[in-house]
Order: sequence, then structure tokens, then C-alpha cells
Amino acid sequence: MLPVDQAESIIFDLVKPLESPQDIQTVDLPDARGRVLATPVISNLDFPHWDNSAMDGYAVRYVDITGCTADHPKTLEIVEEIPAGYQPQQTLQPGQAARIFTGACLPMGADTIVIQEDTQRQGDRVTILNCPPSTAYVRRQGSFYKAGELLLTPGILLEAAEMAVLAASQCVQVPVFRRVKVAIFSTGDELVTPDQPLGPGQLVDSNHYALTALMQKMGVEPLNFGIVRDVPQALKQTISEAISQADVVLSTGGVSVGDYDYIEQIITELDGKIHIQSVAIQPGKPLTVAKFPHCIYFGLPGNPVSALVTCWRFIQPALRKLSGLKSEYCQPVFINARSLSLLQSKGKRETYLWGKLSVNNGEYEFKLAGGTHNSANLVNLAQTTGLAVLPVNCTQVEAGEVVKVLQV
Ligand SMILES: Nc1nc2c(c(=O)[nH]1)N[C@H]1C(S)=C(S)[C@@H](COP(=O)(O)OP(=O)(O)OC[C@H]3O[C@@H](n4cnc5c(N)ncnc54)[C@H](O)[C@@H]3O)O[C@H]1N2
Ligand code: MOO
Ligand SMILES: [Mg+2]
Repeated sequence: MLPVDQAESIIFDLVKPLESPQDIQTVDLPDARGRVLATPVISNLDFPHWDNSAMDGYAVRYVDITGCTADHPKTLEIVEEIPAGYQPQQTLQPGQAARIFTGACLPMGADTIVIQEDTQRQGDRVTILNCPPSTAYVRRQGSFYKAGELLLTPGILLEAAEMAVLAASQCVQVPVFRRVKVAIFSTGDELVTPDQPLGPGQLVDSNHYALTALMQKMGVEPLNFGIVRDVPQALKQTISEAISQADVVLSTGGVSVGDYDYIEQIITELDGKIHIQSVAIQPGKPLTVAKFPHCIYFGLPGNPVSALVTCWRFIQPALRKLSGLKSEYCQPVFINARSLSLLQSKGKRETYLWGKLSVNNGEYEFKLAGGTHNSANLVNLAQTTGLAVLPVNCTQVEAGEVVKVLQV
């Protein structure tokens, strides 16, 4: 049994991120959300594009109003009104001001904005009652970003803020990495789909739904290979198709030591190289990891909790790396939280106990899910947001103590 951290680094090293030109595609801007940026984005626009006003008020020449106060006000002639989107026509001369609004271009000659609250208007004249600092409320062209500099770096996930940056820089065709293809199948003679009647000893293939949902959430492309019987020939057929079509294969079941557990044997027959056969993790011990020339194979344990916990712990970070995300975005997130519950483990394997991670009065808390903690019990896995981690040899964490929690 490999320690969890060793298994983690073997998996991470096996994964080679998408980076070749064939892995890059161009998508229309509206379709870029949730994708990973593949090449640097550089804009030929300055941000702000022009000197403009940050407030509604008057554009002035600072020299004209220096030192003025309510007791010693200064009156200026208004020569122009400049709403946003309008190109100023006048250059301010001594003693002149322009009415200006937030986001509107600064007229030539102006260097400072006086907010309208500090003024009094009389027809085409304005009296300045308070002198702001020089250059107040002026957003200078290029002060946020200079054209030609790096705007967005590759390997980032495109979400709301990045979409705004792309749109603002008029990047309407976005270079992104293609979606990673993940083949999913479940193995077991006992399995039926949710719509089939349950015969004696049968069980619904819930793993398919768990894994597909997680893959959809991650933005990868799941390929559904269905349920495969515990028949070596059928398994061999499915595995060879899956490894030829996908970047990653996720199967569940058939990786333990039972007479119907064929996965490792078939991987070997198909010339896959097995790197991991079991991990000192509870649940999830028989996790099997193998490499084919163009594909990584994860044989997840069949028990529903074991399948999902190994995915959260190992597969999600690996898929992030494969998708082209920078390594700083790939690591699992662990949080120190105060446990509200007594946590227990046999101490032999690194133990993951499921429950709710939440924040109370600014402090993270972990509450163990009620009911039975058994790798076959998927019922109390619902609503899990964190997995408390008890290291090997740690058999108990008292309620009130701090525990490391994997955020899921
Ligand atoms: N003698 C030993 N037996 C077992 C060991 C061991 O070390 N020695 N390890 C146990 C552990 S730990 C686990 S985890 C399981 C893993 O078993 P497999 O990966 O071989 O999975 P199966 O035997 O095919 O199924 C296990 C369990 O899960 C149910 N299952 C399977 N597929 C699905 C599915 N798609 N959806 C829902 N449930 C599924 C299946 O019915 C079994 O109950 O092995 C232990 N045994
Ligand atoms: O590893 Mo198994 O998942 O303990 O049941
Ligand atoms: Mg088995």
C-alpha cells in the first residue's frame, strides 16, 4: 500500500498537460467561459483607452483653482458639456471649465476634476468651493494597462472576471485548450441502470452518475461507456476502445482481490503499465493507476464512497493539470477547521471522513455526516462539502480540536 502523498505525486508526474498546437482550439468569446486559456492575450488598447473622469463634476485646469475654498471661491466659465461617449471639441483656456460626467473624455487643457458637490452652478458659470488635490478623479490613459503588455497568461480558467477582460480587449476569438476526454464505465454483473427493475442481488449503477456529474462540473468531456459485465472479454473490448478514444479512463469496480476483479489483469494484457495497485487510504484502498501510451487509466474501487473520495482526492487535481491549468490551480484545497464531532479511525490508513465544512463567526468548522461511515453507504454522502483527514496512526480527533479538511 502506497502512502497517500506518494500516490499523489506518482499520479501528478504521470499526467502531462495539454500543450501541443493540436490541443489548442479557438472558440467564440461567449463560449469561452469555463475553458482554460491556451496562449497569452495581449491587447493593442491602453486601459483606460483615454484620459477620463471618475466622477460627475467639472473638468478644470488645476492652476485656475489652486487654494480656493468656500470663503475664497473661484468662478470659471463653462465652455462645453461632455457626456460619456462624446469627443470634447474645446481646449480649456485660463478661467474655463467643462461640465463632465463619469467615464467621459477629459478635454484638452484639463488636468483635474472637481466633483459637483463642491461647486455651485449659475447658468454657464460654475463656482468652485473646494480645491481637490491636483489630478483628482482623472483616470489616465494606460494607467491600468499599457497596450502591448501581457494581459492574460495561459493556463488560467476563464470565469467572470477574465470574460470581462477578454470582452473589453475585443478578443472575440479565444484560444483555449480542447476539453479533456474522460471515458467512464462501471463494471459489475449486479449493476442495472436507474430505470431498470431491481432483481434479487442487483444494485443501481450510481457511480456512473457520480462520476459523470463531477466530470461535467470540471468542464471535461465525459464519454459514456455504460455498464460492463464481469466478463474478461467484454472488459477487454471496452478498455481497448476507451483507451483509444479518451485521454483518461475512469472505471469503477473490479480492482480488489476477488475472483471477478479482472481490471489489473486486463490492463496488463493490453500492455498498460501499472503504477499504483493500492493506496493507504480509507476509503479507496484498491485504487489502480496505469499508463497507456496516450491515456491514463484510473481503476476506481466499486464502493460508491470509495469511488468518489478517490476522485476528489486524486483524480480532480490530475484532471486540472491535464486540462492545462497552471500548477498553482491544480492542488487540492485543505483547510484547518474546528471539528464539531468526535472523529475516529482505525489508524492503519489515512482516513477521510465525510461531512460539512462551513464558516461560523469567521472560523471554519467541520461537522461529521450523521449515520454510518461505510464505503458502501452513499446515502449520508449527500451534501458533503468536506472530508476530514485523519493521518495514519491517528485514531481519534476530539470534538473541539482542529482537523485538516479537504474541501470538495
Ligand atoms: N478480501 C478482500 N476483499 C476486499 C478488499 C480486500 O483488501 N481484501 N478490499 C475491499 C475494499 S477496501 C474495497 S474499496 C472493495 C473494492 O472492490 P472492487 O473495486 O473490486 O469493486 P467491486 O468488488 O466490483 O464492488 C465493490 C462494491 O461496490 C459496489 N459497486 C460496484 N460498482 C458499483 C456502481 N457502479 N455503482 C454502485 N455500486 C457499485 C458493488 O456492488 C460492491 O458492493 O473491495 C473490498 N474487498
Ligand atoms: O477502500 Mo475500501 O473503499 O475501504 O471500502
Ligand atoms: Mg471486487
